[in-house]
Amino acid sequence: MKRPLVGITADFRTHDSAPYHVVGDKYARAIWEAAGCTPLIIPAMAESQEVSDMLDSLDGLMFTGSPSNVHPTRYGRDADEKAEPYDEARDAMTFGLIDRALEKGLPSLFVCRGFQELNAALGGTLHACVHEVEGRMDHRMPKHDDPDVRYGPRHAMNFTPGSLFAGIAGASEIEVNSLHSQGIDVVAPGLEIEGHAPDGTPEAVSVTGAKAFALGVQWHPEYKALENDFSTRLFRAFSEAVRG
Ligand SMILES: N[C@@H](CCC(=O)NCCCC(=O)O)C(=O)O
Repeated sequence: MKRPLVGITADFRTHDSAPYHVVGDKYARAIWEAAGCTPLIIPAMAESQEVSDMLDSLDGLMFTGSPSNVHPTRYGRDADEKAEPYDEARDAMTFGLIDRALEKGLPSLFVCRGFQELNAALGGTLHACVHEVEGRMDHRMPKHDDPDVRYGPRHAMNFTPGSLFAGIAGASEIEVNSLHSQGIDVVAPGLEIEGHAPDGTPEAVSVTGAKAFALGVQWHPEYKALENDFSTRLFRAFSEAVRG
């Protein structure tokens, strides 16, 4: 049977002075292995109408994580070197896609940078450095060569009782990894916070009144998704939504 097609958003990066559209392997692999769908990389080319029109051929979308940050002007703040590095080509593409995907009711999963893009696109704001906010923990990636340590469990995630996330998890608390320096400051009006880190940082959201699956997480469920119970459940729920 033909697998559903899920678009995954690419970064625009320069390597050896040449530009590339790139996506981390684990995002494509999670869509293939854990959601049972075919990943299709969406280039960061907002100027191309054909790229926007790709939505008409897709069954779902995943907004990926990235080392780059959303440009502060996307959420009404001035550029700030603390918020660098930027990827404005990606911002231009993803911010356009978010509106269209939600309008169309295309099942969408927002991960890390994707989660931050969702909040900014719907009118919220971001902290440039969560670890500099009074009372917050350091959510940045552990400095370690072993990816299993970098993407290993770092803190608890408490879900709101009765929320979509609690339903998917079958539990009110799970352990998650943590590899971000930015985070939600003002929550967008169209978002429901469904999960918090122990320091109060919002890390799981749903789009209020969404026409289809529209959930975002600040952590990385795509890392070895089939080896983690919650990640397996999340991608299964996404897959079911994609399959209608
Ligand atoms: N740069 C933002 C977003 C964090 C993020 O998406 N990290 C991903 C790291 C690489 C990966 O695993 O894809 C921030 O720092 O808050």
